[in-house]
Formats: sequence, structure tokens, C-alpha cells
Amino acid sequence: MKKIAILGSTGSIGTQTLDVVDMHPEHFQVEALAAGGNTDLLIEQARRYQPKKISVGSKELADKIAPHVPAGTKVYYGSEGLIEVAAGTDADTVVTAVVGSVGLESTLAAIESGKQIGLANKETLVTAGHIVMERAVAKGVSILPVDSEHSAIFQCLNGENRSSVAGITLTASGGSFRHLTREQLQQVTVEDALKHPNWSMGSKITIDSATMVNKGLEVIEAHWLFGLDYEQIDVLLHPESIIHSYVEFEDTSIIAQLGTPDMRVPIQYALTYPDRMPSPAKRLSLAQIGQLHFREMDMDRFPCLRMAYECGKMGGTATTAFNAANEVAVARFLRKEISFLKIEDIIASVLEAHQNVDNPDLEQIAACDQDSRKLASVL
Ligand SMILES: NC(=O)C1=CN([C@@H]2O[C@H](COP(=O)(O)OP(=O)(O)OC[C@H]3O[C@@H](n4cnc5c(N)ncnc54)[C@H](OP(=O)(O)O)[C@@H]3O)[C@@H](O)[C@H]2O)C=CC1
Ligand SMILES: CC(=O)[C@@H](O)[C@H](O)COP(=O)(O)O
Ligand SMILES: [Mn+2]
Repeated sequence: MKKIAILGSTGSIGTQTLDVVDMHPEHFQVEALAAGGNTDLLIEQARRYQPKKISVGSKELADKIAPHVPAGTKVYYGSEGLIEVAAGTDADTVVTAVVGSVGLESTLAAIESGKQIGLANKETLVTAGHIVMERAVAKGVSILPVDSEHSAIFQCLNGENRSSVAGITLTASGGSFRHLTREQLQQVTVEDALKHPNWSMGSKITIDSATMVNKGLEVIEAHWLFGLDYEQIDVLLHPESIIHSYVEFEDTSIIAQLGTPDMRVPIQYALTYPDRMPSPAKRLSLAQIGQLHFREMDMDRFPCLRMAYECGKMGGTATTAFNAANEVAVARFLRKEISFLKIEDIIASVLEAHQNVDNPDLEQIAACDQDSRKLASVL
């Protein structure tokens, strides 16, 4: 029986993690759950899974839900509540599925208390990858990727000698606007941007996918997870999202991981590794699909990916600034305050103003994050 805690249990990854639990109730026990503001769903989850601890975004929400959850479930709130859920139970594994760099503190707390991490929250590694990885190594904690591309790479590397890896390729669907020219992007709406062609995901990552920021974050995430140079990490447009990513070895062999686009597969693998278990995902039939398509990535069409590579190579606080600017810009786009193309303008302007700090500590990262957010919110 594996005991798990979920940070972001009411979101896309959180609810699919609970689907995996439902598929294998004899294998998993839910110890703790954290959410932001979706109290109805959190109450439902608390009643169903009877966790020892839950947390919501604010004290008001905690007071509101307390009378409605099981007697054995303690209610916490805010960033301290998130840390309590991450580190304050007997959970073996914490699935980090909150959205944004708000997940950093609780991920570090989980690592500090020796929990294995099922990492969906890529912004944490983008913001402070060197600190997260260093602390995980020091604590002997595994960080198991949930992100589909990174799970694919992790699976392809299983049993391989890491020194024989020539490079990896992350596949990208191209997002909601992959058929549009930059000219046509001037007119797009929030509603259209939220229609991802292959995956059903939360709103922030769906916009990130359309701007190609998501792939930029994933390149940086791969750098930290697999210890690869940026020159060894490539991105390929693959509209069907069937090949989830692949590894090329020094003998020119390529090992890829394929499957229908269903996040329950990588989520489950992160929870059962090194074992596998049956999954409700639809089986892949290449015969039915017939053809797969690939296109070289066009950095002029998707400048956010170029900026992500530049920040990753620069290191220091550059990736923190990139991430923070993007989080604010996407939130503003979702509130319909700015146009779609303004997202990349804001990121570029924040990076232009950014003063890089090498090998930053957590305080310097927090300062960069705050400054970048402040600037991004007024541009
Ligand atoms: N969705 C996907 O398929 C994939 C997602 N990821 C990554 O996983 C992460 C989660 O994405 P996704 O599930 O799509 O996002 P969603 O927006 O669907 O869910 C986010 C979750 O985080 C919670 N949350 C947000 N802010 C806070 C906060 N301050 N304190 C506590 N909880 C908070 C939300 O709670 P509430 O709703 O109650 O407010 C919700 O449960 C992201 O980093 C994303 O990049 C990676 C690969 C695939
Ligand atoms: C499911 C998943 O892992 C997402 O991060 C996905 O990668 C988004 O798709 P694209 O970024 O390729 O559009
Ligand atoms: Mn992904």
C-alpha cells in the first residue's frame, strides 16, 4: 500500500491522480490533499478518501469547509497548509500538481521530510532547479516525472547507461494555434486558446502550450531532471502527440515512448515505478492511426521557445524571471486584459530588464520572482 499526498487535488492532474487511485484502491491510500478555491470538490474528495489532512487557499475557506469534512480530517490553509499537506503526514509520495512557482516551498518541504516526489509542477524546477535537485540528492529522494514528455524520457532511459545518451527530443503538439500564422495570432481569443488539440488540461498550461512556453519550461525541466546540456535537448513538432518523446544514443539508436494522450499513464507510472499496472487509457493502434507527422521547430514562429533556451543557457535567475513573467502574462490574458501576442512581449521586456544573479539562493530567487511579477503586471 503506497501512501500519497496530492498538492492541487482539484485540478486536472490532481483529479486524474485520484482516478489512478480509484483504479487500484488496494495499492494506494490518500493521506493528504491540498487545493486552492474549489471547496465543493475538495469536500467531496475528503469525504471519499478520508485523508488525515487537507488544505485550502485561505482561512475563510478553511472555516467554511471545516464543518463538512470527516471528523478525522484536519483542515489547514494558505502556504503553511500546503507545507503541512506536503510534509506533515506519513505519505511516501507527494504528487506536486499545483500550478505555478507557488509549488516551490511545499515541494522543498516534502523533499526535506524525505518524501518521494511525483513532479507535475514543472515551474518549480524552472524557478529553482539547482536547489531542488541538490536537496533531493542530499536527502536521497527520487523525483519521478509526471509530465508526459519527461515520463517518456525516463522510461526510455530505464536500464540504459546515461553516458551513452547523445541527446533527447521532446515532442510538441504545437498547441491550439499551430495552423495559424503570426499575423493571424493578432485576432485570437481566450476561448480559442483554451482548445488544446490533444490534451485536456488546466487553463494555464493550455495557454503555455499555444505560446510554446510549455515546451520551453519542459526543456529547462529536462535539463534539471536528466542532467543534460541544453545542446542535447531538442524539440520536434508532432501534431498527434503519440510519440511522447525519445532518446538518441551514441550508437544512433533511438528509443521512443508512445501511447494515446492520457495523463493517467505517466501519473500512474510515477506512482508505481519501477512496476507497471493496468491502466484505463485507450490502447494505441498504429494501424488505425496510419500516419504520424513531424516538423522542425520554427523559432521565429514560436519566439518564447527561443527565449526559454536562452534563459536556460544563461542560468542563474534568468529562468525564474522567464517563468514569473509568463505566469503574470498568462493570468492577464486569461482575464482578457491583454492580447495573446502581448504574452511574449511581456516576457521579452521582463527579460530585457532582468539583472542576472548567478547561482542564486532561495532569497534571491524570491526577490527576482517578485520583481519580475511586478514589472509584468504593469507592462
Ligand atoms: N494538466 C496536465 O495534463 C499537465 C499539467 N502539468 C503541470 O501540472 C501542474 C498542474 O497543472 P493542471 O493540473 O493542469 O492545473 P489546474 O489549473 O487544473 O490545477 C491546479 C491545481 O492547483 C491548485 N492550486 C492553485 N493555486 C494554489 C495555491 N496557491 N494553493 C493550493 N492549491 C493551489 C488548484 O486548486 P483550485 O482549483 O481548488 O483553486 C488546482 O487543484 C502545472 O504545473 C502544469 O504545468 C504537466 C503536465 C501535464
Ligand atoms: C500532457 C503534457 O505533458 C503537456 O505538458 C503537454 O505536453 C502539452 O502539450 P504540448 O505542449 O506539446 O502542446
Ligand atoms: Mn508535457
